[in-house]
Amino acid sequence: MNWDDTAQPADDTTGRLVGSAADGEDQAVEAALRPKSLAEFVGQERVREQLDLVLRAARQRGATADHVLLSGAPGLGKTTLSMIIAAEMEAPIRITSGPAIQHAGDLAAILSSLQEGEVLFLDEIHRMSRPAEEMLYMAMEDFRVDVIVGKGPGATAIPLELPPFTLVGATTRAGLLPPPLRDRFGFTAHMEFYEPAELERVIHRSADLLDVTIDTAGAAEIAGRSRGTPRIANRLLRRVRDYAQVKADGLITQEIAAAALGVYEVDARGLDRLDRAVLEALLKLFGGGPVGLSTLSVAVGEERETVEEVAEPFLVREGLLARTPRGRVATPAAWAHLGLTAPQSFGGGGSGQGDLFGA
Ligand SMILES: Nc1ncnc2c1ncn2[C@@H]1O[C@H](COP(=O)(O)OP(=O)(O)OP(=O)(O)O)[C@@H](O)[C@H]1O
Ligand SMILES: [Mg+2]
Repeated sequence: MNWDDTAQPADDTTGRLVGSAADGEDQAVEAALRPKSLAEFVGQERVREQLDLVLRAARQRGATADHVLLSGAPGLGKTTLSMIIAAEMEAPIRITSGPAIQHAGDLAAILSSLQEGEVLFLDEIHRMSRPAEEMLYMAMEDFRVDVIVGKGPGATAIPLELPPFTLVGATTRAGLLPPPLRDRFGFTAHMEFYEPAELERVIHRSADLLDVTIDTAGAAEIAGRSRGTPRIANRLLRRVRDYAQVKADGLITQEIAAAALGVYEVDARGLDRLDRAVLEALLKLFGGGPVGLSTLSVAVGEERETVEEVAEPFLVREGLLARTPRGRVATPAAWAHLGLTAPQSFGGGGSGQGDLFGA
């Protein structure tokens, strides 16, 4: 499963149980559930191995680690990894984000107050302002910034030496980073969606921390509905825990997990009500497509943007829906998932015979 940099982030309308962005409750519990070391960090084997080498080598040399770029969809563990990098280097960490840095001066103030070896975590680095970005180039490469004093023709640039530091940048959209910025990172970690077995381990680990009892089948049931995303797995676990506590004796089994998530309308594959409404309209009203986005949106009673940015990315990723120049098309897997049979004349939706409906 690859994270596609050009895709829209599967970002979310608030309150969506399978939304990948953090909501208020997530933020409150995430600190408690964050792995604190690379060894504790589940999955992402390749990234872990590479990062382990980078950090170990820097430690052996007694040097500050190279700058690291973390790219991947929301909820896959970028913030968590940034904190792990600092912990593994036994270095303090300073946390800020692209949108918080409006002016180059904001960045200069942060950079000039860093201690030697400190980790600067710059979240949403693709949303930094242009002048700040240019200041960052020099800071990353030469550990120096030019502070501009005065205005107009009398303005002078005073060079300021910085202590060596490690910049950890995070982005959901690596494709949006200007190449000069991307090139200044010594190591880029592309985080991918997690396999179900990895999510099961995340769930067992979180259950232990939350003092919840869950059996193997229960964890597997939640993992299968978590859209490859640890944040969603943790969130679903909390909802299933509520259900197990109120309706049963607290133990989470496969039946309990399935029943609980049924209440929340998250189906066996992690689709929620909106996702299913889009698929159902595509199959039942338009025979599997192709159908234009606007028409599909009207049929579902949602805004175009909601269908395109909230529902579709996951449906495409799951191979249930395809975007074609002539419109949206359901795949054979979509028919199977909703338990419907594709009409003969549409050959499962992709045979290009959808002209009847226009695109
Ligand atoms: N590999 C992992 N092992 C265990 N838990 C994880 C892992 N990755 C993420 N998590 C958990 O998932 C939650 C979300 O992770 P995190 O906040 O690091 O995501 P993120 O990539 O920074 O998301 P965003 O793009 O929204 O900032 C955290 O509670 C964290 O504990
Ligand atoms: Mg984050």
